[in-house]
Amino acid sequence: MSTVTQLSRRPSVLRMADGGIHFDGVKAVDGVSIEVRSGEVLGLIGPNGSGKTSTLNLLSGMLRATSGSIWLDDENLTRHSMRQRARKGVVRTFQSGRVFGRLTVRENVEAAALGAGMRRGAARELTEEILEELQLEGVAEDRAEQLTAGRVRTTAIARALAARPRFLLLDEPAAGQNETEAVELITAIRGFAQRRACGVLLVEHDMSVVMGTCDRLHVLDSGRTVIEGEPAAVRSDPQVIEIYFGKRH
Ligand SMILES: Nc1ncnc2c1ncn2[C@@H]1O[C@H](COP(=O)(O)OP(=O)(O)OP(=O)(O)O)[C@@H](O)[C@H]1O
Repeated sequence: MSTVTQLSRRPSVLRMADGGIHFDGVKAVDGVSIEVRSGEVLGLIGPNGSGKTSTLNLLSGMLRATSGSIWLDDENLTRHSMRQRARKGVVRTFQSGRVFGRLTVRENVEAAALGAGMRRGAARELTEEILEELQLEGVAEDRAEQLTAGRVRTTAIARALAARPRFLLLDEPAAGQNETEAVELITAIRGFAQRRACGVLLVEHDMSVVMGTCDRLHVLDSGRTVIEGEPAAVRSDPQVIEIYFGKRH
């Protein structure tokens, strides 16, 4: 592991306190308190329409909370835009994946590292690490516009990692991939995040994927928190079995 790209950071927490948002009378998120700690992967799960993406958007600044507040340690981010939060290291990725189509995968990742202020040598070194960890080496010289949708999404995540975020907010990063591929991708992200003390919030609908890859789970239903805890405890909670598994099986 490179020392150039290792970061020593003090522990940090991104949190929403009693946050809420409503759309035309629909309470998409209703008094949710949630926190992500540096170095952990927190899985945000729940049935369709339970408020997962809205919660992620409240934390990233894509949506403004109609109630409650957002904090990065002691700093109140509630009125900060998505861009201002990104400058503080709170970075969101999109399901569609945002990349430069004409650039190769390697150039895409390196551009993100350079854009985040790294020197060229360090940016190259970090790029190689990320390409290896996310298993993108085989397509490193392909232009992004030639990639499959899954590879585009992974390249977008690689770009986000290259910016060395303090907190990374991922909305179904493995959408469209099978369970094995999803677990591999999230495990790679987790390893990367742990080594760099980055906290990850992961929206993922597949319970079997989050069970083996997340440190903690936060379950939503109808915009409210059902339970938060370690995966094994959450999975055996009667309310979770009823509202989550009950609807699916
Ligand atoms: N921009 C919007 N305008 C109106 N209603 C919205 C908007 N965004 C979300 N909602 C509603 O808010 C509720 C929560 O939506 P959200 O997308 O956050 O849930 P989710 O758990 O991410 O769902 P899914 O698993 O289906 O992606 C749903 O009832 C949804 O229809």
